[in-house]
Amino acid sequence: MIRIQSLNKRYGERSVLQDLNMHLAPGEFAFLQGRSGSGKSTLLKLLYRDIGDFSGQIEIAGKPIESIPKYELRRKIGVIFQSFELLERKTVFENIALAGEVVGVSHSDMVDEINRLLLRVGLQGREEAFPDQLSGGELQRVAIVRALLNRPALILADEPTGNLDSETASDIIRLLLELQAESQLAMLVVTHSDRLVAEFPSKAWKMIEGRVTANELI
Ligand SMILES: Nc1ncnc2c1ncn2[C@@H]1O[C@H](COP(=O)(O)OP(=O)(O)OP(=O)(O)O)[C@@H](O)[C@H]1O
Repeated sequence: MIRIQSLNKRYGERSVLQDLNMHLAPGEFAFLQGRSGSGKSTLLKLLYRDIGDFSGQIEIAGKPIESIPKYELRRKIGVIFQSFELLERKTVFENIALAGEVVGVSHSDMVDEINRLLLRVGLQGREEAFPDQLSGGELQRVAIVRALLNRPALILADEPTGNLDSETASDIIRLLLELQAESQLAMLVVTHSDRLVAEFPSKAWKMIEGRVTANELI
């Protein structure tokens, strides 16, 4: 699903990612661990093309990333953020529906799928709630539904538990792993937390100062 070869990324004179070689198969789950500033978000941003300008190769589903039109990438990849990135003035339903709108799906074609996903994550009946009426764990579940709406083949999650207490963080990782297994999704989850990686033994890369130093299957 993701193949990275000899990837280097610089911000001006500063080298942020150095000679990365990574492979995530379709339907595979992996953590990406590393301290603040090690380059994790930069890698994720390159993968969903929020930023560009790199050397080396990034392939998504067998195609060089630069050859994939942005709208196609948005269908293939669902992204989840630490800060949830929900719009305060829109309801849960409207926030989720935005993901369909950007790829041209009408509301009426999304209703059943949104309801199915809300039920799956335990948020049935909360469609009309606004973000300020939800807990952090609930907000992240809304963001997960939004990321799943277009039936992506890959989910990228940038520190999805960073704003949650440790029990809720475990709940969210457990949910992501269940969804990943049910839908045969490839999933790359960035975390600072050694505890979460120990709790959910999985493939885990460790990034130290822009280099991936371990690639282990536990
Ligand atoms: N737009 C930018 N311009 C210049 N330098 C940047 C830019 N974005 C990130 N950096 C630098 O690149 C390095 C890696 O940052 P990145 O955000 O990828 O780290 P991270 O591992 O995700 O950190 P955190 O866990 O705190 O989010 C840092 O030293 C950061 O200061």
